[in-house]
Amino acid sequence: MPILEVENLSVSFKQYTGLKQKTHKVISSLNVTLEAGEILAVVGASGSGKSLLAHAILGILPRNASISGVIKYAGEELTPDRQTVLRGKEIALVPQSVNFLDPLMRVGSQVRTSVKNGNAVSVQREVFERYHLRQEVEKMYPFQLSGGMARRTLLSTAMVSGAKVIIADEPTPGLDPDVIKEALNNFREVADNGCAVMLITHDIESALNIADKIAVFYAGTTVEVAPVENFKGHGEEIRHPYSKALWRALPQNDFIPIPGSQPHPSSLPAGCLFAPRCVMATTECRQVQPEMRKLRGGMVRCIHAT
Ligand SMILES: Nc1ncnc2c1ncn2[C@@H]1O[C@H](COP(=O)(O)OP(=O)(O)OP(=O)(O)O)[C@@H](O)[C@H]1O
Ligand code: NI
Repeated sequence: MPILEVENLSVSFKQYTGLKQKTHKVISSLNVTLEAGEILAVVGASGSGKSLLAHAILGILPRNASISGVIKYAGEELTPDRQTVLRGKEIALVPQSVNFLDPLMRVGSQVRTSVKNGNAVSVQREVFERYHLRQEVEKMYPFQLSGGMARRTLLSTAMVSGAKVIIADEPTPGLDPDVIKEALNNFREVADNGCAVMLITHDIESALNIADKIAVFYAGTTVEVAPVENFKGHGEEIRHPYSKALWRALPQNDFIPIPGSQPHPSSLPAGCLFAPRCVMATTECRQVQPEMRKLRGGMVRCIHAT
């Protein structure tokens, strides 16, 4: 049984322009599962809904968001009450924004309150050493930290939490290459010890080095979930045209960008969300949004994928 299951998740925001109220669907019928011991890398363009998925799982979406669909943790529905109990303990977030640190608490204490096993002070000092944070940093307040130091503090907090699920939302930008390597190795280590890791990242290359599966997001939905081994060569084994395009646009591949851009939530097309940019699109694609279906040991949302 997967430790985390997201089934047909949709997230909408109410927005007012003058007196008119409009609802924007920013995530639609998104499906993803996470098994204990595995790293799932989530990739996709900016604005494709990656952070909102993380926030929906943690139960920290803004008040004007409404959601439908089901999120399950260990086989049981993750209700708002359960989210409050499990947050930071069994399900930990490494947030994309460093503003998640408590501005009024010394960072050493913040990390110590998350320590699950062992002596809080020594565990905090060990993890700081691992992430190259000098001992005097523990006495500092968040405003005294550089962006990189704040990020390493957030990583430390998740790593000492003993959580069964870690959701890391872009945990490494701006960090030194050796710290990035350390962090990625740590994710692999905790996963090998049974933790499930969702690694949201723009760094597809690193994701491919440590992840087991890749989920590709486009315009608020999953277009493909594939074993990492499929991402090689010219991408022949990749199922969805958008994932293929993403793969080919990498510098080490052919570096071929595709024309057009991801649609804005206020103007989503009627059928397949990728159809307007897809060379394979047919009339049917422009009419009905395809369901996620099983294909060659992965999942794809495209009627033409083989
Ligand atoms: N509070 C909000 N109100 C209205 N729309 C929002 C809100 N937060 C996010 N959105 C919209 O939801 C969509 C998905 O945002 P999200 O932050 O999940 O993207 P992302 O994939 O994490 O992008 P990035 O890679 O840039 O972090 C975007 O179109 C964004 O503008
Ligand atoms: Ni994000």
